[in-house]
Amino acid sequence: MSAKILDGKAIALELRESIRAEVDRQVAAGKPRPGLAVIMVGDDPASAVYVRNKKIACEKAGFNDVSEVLPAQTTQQEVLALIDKLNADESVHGIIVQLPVPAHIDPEEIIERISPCKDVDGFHPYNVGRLATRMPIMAPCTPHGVMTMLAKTGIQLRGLDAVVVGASNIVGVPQLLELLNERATVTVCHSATKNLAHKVAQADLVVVGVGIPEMVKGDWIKPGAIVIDVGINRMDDGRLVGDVEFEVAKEHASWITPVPGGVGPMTIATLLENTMKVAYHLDCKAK
Ligand SMILES: Nc1nc2c(c(=O)[nH]1)N[C@@H](CN(C=O)c1ccc(C(=O)N[C@@H](CCC(=O)O)C(=O)O)cc1)CN2
Repeated sequence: MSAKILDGKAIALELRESIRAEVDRQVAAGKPRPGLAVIMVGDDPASAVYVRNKKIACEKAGFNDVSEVLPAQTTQQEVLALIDKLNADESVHGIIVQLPVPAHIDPEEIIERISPCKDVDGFHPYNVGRLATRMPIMAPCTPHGVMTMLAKTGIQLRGLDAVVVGASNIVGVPQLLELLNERATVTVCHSATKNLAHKVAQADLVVVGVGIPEMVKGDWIKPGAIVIDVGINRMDDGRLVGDVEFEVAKEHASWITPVPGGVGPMTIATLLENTMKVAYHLDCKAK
């Protein structure tokens, strides 16, 4: 068997085009353009690529991009003051802080300072709590993008045995909640998990986000399983490699995401989707 490719680049493009069409409709009806502020502190090279791509995506979707790149020595208080300013600015609908931040910055305090109503990353404890109690408003972009991709397969998630490898706040934990809300049976594996290969081999759906190149071996994959690789690892020779051994896994899986061109582009498209939701469709009451 050779798996069908879940083409995140194509699905993201389709989503971004539909967002652009909606923005054009709303602006023609007198509504403002969605405004997105991406705050980046420091000069992490990978983050710089993602922030630049977010900026380009904003422009193409007809959003106002009000991003700020701050020097690495920016203090916690300065970042908090910028967030306060953006929270109060009615033309700004979404605010995110690009992760990782430099070591002297406390990301939890920063994330909690963003108004839950503008938290288009879905990382604020209010939004995580809403997702966990099956009342989602703003879901984290990568796991929600994965759900959009899974919907494209037409496969029912209800009752599937899903294994999520990695328990981060950005990917693993919200992915667990998203899949649970669709009535999959979900196991979350992490660095203390025993017999990982055995657990992966039981899964109808495997989502991997650990940041270790090809950690999940292709021959662990159950025949016919769906494989979603969230990992993006840049190798010394410049190649991008996922967390799954793609060439072998694709011979076992029914569907598989490539790296690059899989989940990554969906993260940015979903960020635009969340921001547009705040701009036009959300009546947020959170304080
Ligand atoms: N505040 C946030 N920080 C981070 C998030 C996040 O969702 N919010 N996720 C990641 C980085 N990320 C978005 O910020 C991201 C990663 C990868 C891609 C992407 O399109 N990747 C391409 C390859 C790009 C390349 O050449 O390197 C692909 O997979 O095809 C988009 C966004 C951590 N930080």
